[in-house]
Amino acid sequence: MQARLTTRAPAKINLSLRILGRRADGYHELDSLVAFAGVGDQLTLLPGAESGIAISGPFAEGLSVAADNLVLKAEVALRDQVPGLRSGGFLLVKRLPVASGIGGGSADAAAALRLLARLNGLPSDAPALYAAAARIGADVPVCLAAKTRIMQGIGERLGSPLRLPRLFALLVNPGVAVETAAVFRNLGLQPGEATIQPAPATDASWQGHASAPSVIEALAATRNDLEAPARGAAPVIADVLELLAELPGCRLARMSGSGATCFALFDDCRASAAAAKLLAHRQPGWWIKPTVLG
Ligand SMILES: C[C@](O)(CO)[C@H](O)COP(=O)(O)OP(=O)(O)OC[C@H]1O[C@@H](n2ccc(N)nc2=O)[C@H](O)[C@@H]1O
Ligand SMILES: Nc1ncnc2c1ncn2[C@@H]1O[C@H](COP(=O)(O)OP(=O)(O)OP(=O)(O)O)[C@@H](O)[C@H]1O
Repeated sequence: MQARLTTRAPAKINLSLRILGRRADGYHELDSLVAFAGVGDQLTLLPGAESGIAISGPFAEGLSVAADNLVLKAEVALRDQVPGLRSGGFLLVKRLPVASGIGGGSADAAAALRLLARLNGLPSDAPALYAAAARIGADVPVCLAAKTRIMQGIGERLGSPLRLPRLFALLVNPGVAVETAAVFRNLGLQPGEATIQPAPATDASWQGHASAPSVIEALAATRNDLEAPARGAAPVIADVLELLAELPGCRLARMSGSGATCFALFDDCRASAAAAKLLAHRQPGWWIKPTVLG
């Protein structure tokens, strides 16, 4: 039997997220600067082992090991593209909170596609991988290469990878699962309706920041349009953002994706570590992770 293959499935953070409108098919057009965190799940493929998934880790409980697990959906989606695909059994260490706006399931699906690509000798940019990714979920294509970049369309249009200074962040989830579809619904856009927006961001507008403070200043001029509709679904998000903004050294506090995970940005890792300690003392039940983005 071939040796096991392992990869990390890093958390996706929407540093900014503008909703540009709603397509006729109901999906929303977005414009988002996406980065990836040092914290994530871990996925292992045991080539040739019985197909299926076993899950361990702090957020394993309640997660399906049936065909609706996004890892197994990824396997099916890629097999449709690549008949005769070789596979095996998956082991997932689930460290990211579920349904929390940091794309844990999407990261797992993308990790599965990467492992299957390695096992089957497919290049990492094979069109079959991206076709399978887009079929699984809007966030899966950007999680494939897991690099900082602008994401547009409904998530399938990816800009070139961007070289941004590293950002020191604190990720915080208050333990409330938020359903992505419900948050988009709360926006209240009709199919075919556009929002009044500034022009979508360009790669050039994000390139050339020499320091983290300069990136944070530029981010402060953007927003996450899903914050208000997500607060409707989970009012605790307002408390999270308020607490983060008050932490010593916090330069920016914002929600990621459709919530409820929020992030705070700091000038250095000492400040984010100190803030993590302080917040863990105040909110011992929350998931609180200091991490580096990018
Ligand atoms: C909000 C984000 O996290 C930002 O990165 C993503 O756009 C969500 O991506 P995701 O969780 O992979 O979303 P999917 O699983 O494809 O879709 C879940 C539901 O969210 C809504 N949805 C999702 C993405 C999108 N661009 N427009 C939407 O309206 C749809 O109602 C869909 O039924
Ligand atoms: N491997 C998996 N990990 C997490 N969730 C999964 C997985 N497989 C299936 N799911 C289901 O997918 C749904 C979305 O989970 P996920 O954690 O990806 O949400 P999210 O963090 O809100 O994602 P996004 O930021 O892309 O909106 C949950 O309802 C969960 O039950």
